[in-house]
Amino acid sequence: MTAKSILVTGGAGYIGSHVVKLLGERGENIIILDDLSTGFEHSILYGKFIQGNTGDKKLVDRILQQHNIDSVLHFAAHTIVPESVENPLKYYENNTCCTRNLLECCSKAGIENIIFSSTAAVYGELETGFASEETPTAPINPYGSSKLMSEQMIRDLSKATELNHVILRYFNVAGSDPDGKIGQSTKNATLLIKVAAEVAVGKREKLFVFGTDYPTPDGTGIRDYIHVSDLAEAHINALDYLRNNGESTTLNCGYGHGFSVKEVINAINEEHGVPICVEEMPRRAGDPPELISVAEKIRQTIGWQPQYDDLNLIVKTSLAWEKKLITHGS
Ligand SMILES: NC(=O)c1ccc[n+]([C@@H]2O[C@H](COP(=O)([O-])OP(=O)(O)OC[C@H]3O[C@@H](n4cnc5c(N)ncnc54)[C@H](O)[C@@H]3O)[C@@H](O)[C@H]2O)c1
Ligand SMILES: O=c1ccn([C@@H]2O[C@H](COP(=O)(O)OP(=O)(O)O[C@H]3O[C@H](CO)[C@H](O)[C@H](O)[C@H]3O)[C@@H](O)[C@H]2O)c(=O)[nH]1
Repeated sequence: MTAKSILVTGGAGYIGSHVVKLLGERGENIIILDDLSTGFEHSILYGKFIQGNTGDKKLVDRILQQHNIDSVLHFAAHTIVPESVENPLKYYENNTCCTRNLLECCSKAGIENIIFSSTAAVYGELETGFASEETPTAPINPYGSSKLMSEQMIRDLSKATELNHVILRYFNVAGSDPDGKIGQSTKNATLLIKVAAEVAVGKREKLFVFGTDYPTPDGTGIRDYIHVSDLAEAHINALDYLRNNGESTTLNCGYGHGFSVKEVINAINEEHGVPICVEEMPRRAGDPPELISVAEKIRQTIGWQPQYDDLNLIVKTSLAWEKKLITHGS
């Protein structure tokens, strides 16, 4: 019997590629399934790459049959909130229907473990600004709803079969591999730290600050920014947890404290050495004032120990990656 393998869907993307790097470094057998709709083959540092879609039943069945897979890490999804508002069916198709397809194939193949990339967007608008795993879910956009539906399918399938799961609800993911080998290469990025780093290196003219009249100390939105390598490590912890027969669970992935848009800009300016150009704008539709994780459960349940809980370090690695992209002309 060959050693167990792991299927990573969306492993050519920003977060998936950081997880593949950690899996590869510890010698796991990895199969990556990615349709390259937003990912890049050059981001895959380890494993066997198969270009294809999670909605392709024949292909997924074949992959699960041919390789001795015990665990699936499911990152493949569309991820842009405003696009999901404009084109909801694209999101329900890719994020919900394709996940259903993958789950059917997993069920047929007797896959033991699945780790699913969910999002803090399942919580919607919060009264206190803090979300624990017990906070009622009430997504306010199709992206969040498409992910919540997938969560529900996974929980239901786990109850009905031998499949075990860890659902990870990511807060605001940022930064890049501290070794500088991979980072976020997403085209037309919308996330604050990525956009601010693009302004710093001259890829964009300015950063628009969406809303300065929020009920927060400096009037700008507050988020819980988590370094992508810490998030990647959480997947390794979750995998070990499931392989050691841990119970299926849902966990927030955040540090438990937040920073405002202005604090992020200050950190970028400190690291960059020159202030970036900013322009204040009205609020962006659908943005809650504050979204912070209640972050104890993940530490207690799977033993996660973050290493990069430092805003300056997060922006430093983002800037370093952006400079590398500029140097390589991408
Ligand atoms: N980036 C964040 O801040 C954030 C926050 C919360 C949750 N998430 C979730 O994390 C996961 C990864 O996000 P990311 O930021 O790395 O995005 P990304 O766009 O960089 O990665 C997604 C990857 O999936 C691939 N893909 C998309 N649909 C596919 C399909 N049907 N079949 C095969 N491959 C497909 C893309 O080509 C890409 O490589 C997503 O599920 C996303 O919803 C991300
Ligand atoms: O150019 C920008 C981009 C963002 N912001 C502000 O920066 C904060 C963070 O915004 P991001 O766009 O970086 O991230 P979001 O909080 O909107 O959402 C992200 O994190 C969520 C989880 O918290 C979900 O996972 C979602 O999918 C993902 O896009 C918000 O206050 C936003 O208004 C700006 O001022 N200017």
